[in-house]
Amino acid sequence: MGASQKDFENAMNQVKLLKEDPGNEVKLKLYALYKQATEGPCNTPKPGVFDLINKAKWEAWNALGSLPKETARQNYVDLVSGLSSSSDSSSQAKPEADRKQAEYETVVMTSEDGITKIMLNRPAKKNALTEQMYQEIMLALEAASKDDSTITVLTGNGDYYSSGNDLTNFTNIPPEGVEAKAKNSAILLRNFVGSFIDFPKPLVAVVNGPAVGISVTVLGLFDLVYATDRATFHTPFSHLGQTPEGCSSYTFPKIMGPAKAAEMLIFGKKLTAGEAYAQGLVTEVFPDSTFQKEVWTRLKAYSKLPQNALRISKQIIRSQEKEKLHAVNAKESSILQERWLSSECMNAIMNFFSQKAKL
Ligand SMILES: CCCC/C=C/CC(=O)SCCNC(=O)CCNC(=O)[C@H](O)C(C)(C)COP(=O)(O)OP(=O)(O)OC[C@H]1O[C@@H](n2cnc3c(N)ncnc32)[C@H](O)[C@@H]1OP(=O)(O)O
Repeated sequence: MGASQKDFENAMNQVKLLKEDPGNEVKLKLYALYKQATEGPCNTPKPGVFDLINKAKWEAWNALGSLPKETARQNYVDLVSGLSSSSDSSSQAKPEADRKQAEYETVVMTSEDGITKIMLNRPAKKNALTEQMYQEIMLALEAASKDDSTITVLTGNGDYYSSGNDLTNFTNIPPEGVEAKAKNSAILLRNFVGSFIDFPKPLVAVVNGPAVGISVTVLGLFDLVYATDRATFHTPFSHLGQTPEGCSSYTFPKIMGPAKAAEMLIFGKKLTAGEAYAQGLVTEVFPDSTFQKEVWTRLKAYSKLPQNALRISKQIIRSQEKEKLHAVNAKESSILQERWLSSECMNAIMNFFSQKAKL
């Protein structure tokens, strides 16, 4: 079987994380395979003789002739996989746990007792999600989906679960301009949420403290949500000139009913852990003093259940919704792409940085 669209998207993400520049020749190959895989045979006029860079790109693409899209996709995935493993070759002699961790800077990934734990690890910034962190979470989920663990857990290090999107993501504008930034952010968002929609094993959120923004909205895609009684759940999208993501425009009304969902998603009402439990977003709330002990004891017991039965049961429940969720994710991401360019959103972000205004 050839590479899937998901494998292709993961390979595209991996390219951005390569530690060493692969050089122009390889970059041209990647470009050509990408164009062939997404658009088919070269279909644009040859750039002029002085347009050296675009001419080289065109020639690389054109050289692939009528190579089928599927083959180009597979070749792209294989090429990236070769690049990733050669840039990691120095760590290949290390034990598996070390090797895995070496790939991440913003999350800590560990596996024990049939449970893979992905811990957000920017406690000084309340685990705000940088672009690198989105990419690393996606890679960690991909690795967890293929490892031999039964259950995967997402949690935070420090006093917060996560304060949501790192607002500095919006201040780092590339030379191509704000429109390109918004477009790339929408692609990142869509891929990020897509990895939760498609995650094949039981996925558990261990909400160790307050949760904000996207760290709350994706909870509708988890199978269990355990929260400390110190946790709060806040989606201040309107305050930020933004709109819901993480499929929450669909999952929240289903989970808690349209009236309560509107209070959270439109008006930004912050819920306590008890309220989130009463509204069905949280599976169970534990006292903060015994939270970690109780939750991990529970999860260790669950991880001993037959692995395939758990996975297949999850898939039966979730598969009925998958197509709908992907469509919702695409729509939410494209609406946000426009919102991020609005003066309402830009002012809210400037306000955060100029006054360090708190939610
Ligand atoms: C590309 C995909 C995009 C997906 C879009 C998703 C939408 C969202 O997620 S919307 C939610 C965005 N999050 C926020 O608006 C939260 C902003 N932060 C705050 O309001 C407060 O920091 C807090 C209420 C979370 C915590 O307040 P507290 O007084 O306890 O701590 P601080 O001193 O403010 O925080 C410590 C440190 O961390 C920085 N920080 C915290 N959260 C963020 C963040 N989301 N983005 C950037 N920076 C953040 C904060 O500025 C402090 O930094 P300094 O120590 O350098 O001052």
